[in-house]
Amino acid sequence: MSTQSTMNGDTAESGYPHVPKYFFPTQQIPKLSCNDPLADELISQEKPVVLTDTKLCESALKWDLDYLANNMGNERYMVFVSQNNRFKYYDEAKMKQYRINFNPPTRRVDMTFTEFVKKLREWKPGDERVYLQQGLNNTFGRGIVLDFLQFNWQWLNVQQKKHNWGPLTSNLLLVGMESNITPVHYDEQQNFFCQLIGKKRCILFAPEHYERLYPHPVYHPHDRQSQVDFDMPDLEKFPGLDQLQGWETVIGPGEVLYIPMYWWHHIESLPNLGHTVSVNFWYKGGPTESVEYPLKPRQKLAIMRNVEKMLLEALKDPGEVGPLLRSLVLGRYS
Ligand SMILES: O=C(O)C(=O)[C@H]1CC[C@@H](C(=O)O)C1
Ligand SMILES: [Zn+2]
Repeated sequence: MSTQSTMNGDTAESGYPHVPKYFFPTQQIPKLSCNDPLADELISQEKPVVLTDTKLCESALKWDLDYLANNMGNERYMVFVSQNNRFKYYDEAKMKQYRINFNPPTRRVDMTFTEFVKKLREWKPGDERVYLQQGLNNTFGRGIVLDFLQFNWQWLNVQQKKHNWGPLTSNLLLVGMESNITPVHYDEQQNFFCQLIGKKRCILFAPEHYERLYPHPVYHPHDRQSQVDFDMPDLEKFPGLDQLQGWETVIGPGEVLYIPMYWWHHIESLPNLGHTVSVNFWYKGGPTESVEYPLKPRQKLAIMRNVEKMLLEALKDPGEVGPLLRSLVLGRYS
């Protein structure tokens, strides 16, 4: 395990000063031209890769705060507010489903883009932080819609077919403050993550690190999110952390990170480099043609999720799931 992070601004693997080195080792995610056959090979193997030359969102490289303010109209957009720099996702629907004492780590405030930019520009240390995370839809101004139509859909459609992905489900527009962090979690969709303004450090872990990242239970509002705090790793509670090893990269304007479905990712806007703008492309996974054994780690993850859901459906009380699984496994399958 690498040495504990020193906060005196050591240059981490990212090569940028003042970026914390975490407690786990990382390797660099390959950065390749989208025309390099190896890039396609990695995507087809569901391995992360940073793609250059895609021109995927070239029309959006001008989406700085002023341009967005002039073209986002006066709609209210989804903004998360945090008392610190972490923006851990939670499912609002699951907050109500089970009687659990859950205090959301951030609060959602819908605001106009002008109000958002004001909070972002007037921010001073000690103030709450903001992160705009809004699905692109037809309420955006004409300029944004025209830029969106000019995305490199031809390249995207070729990728979608070549890798047998399902349909595009959404594009999330992300406008964040420097040092904002999205803590480590996984999604059940394929993701082309496009960096438009500023730089983001992305740390990824393969699905098989499931046992080292201790996701919250499926019924919990933090479903799919790791219980682990990278700034204060609790090795007693989460002993698997000492085997954790990841992949990392820093992406800048025009670069596209492929985040494979079920791969864990932690994303931070680099400090001291200003606000960031990104847009992602989430695709449903494609149909499984032929099942090959042994199953892939992500297939086992999907099975574990279904077992949790089925047990909850049968037992009703989340507190009974652990005891039943212990009875099932201890001394019999362990
Ligand atoms: O695209 C994804 O899968 C995400 O997790 C996004 C949600 C917040 C975004 C960020 O850049 O901080 C990343
Ligand atoms: Zn994600």
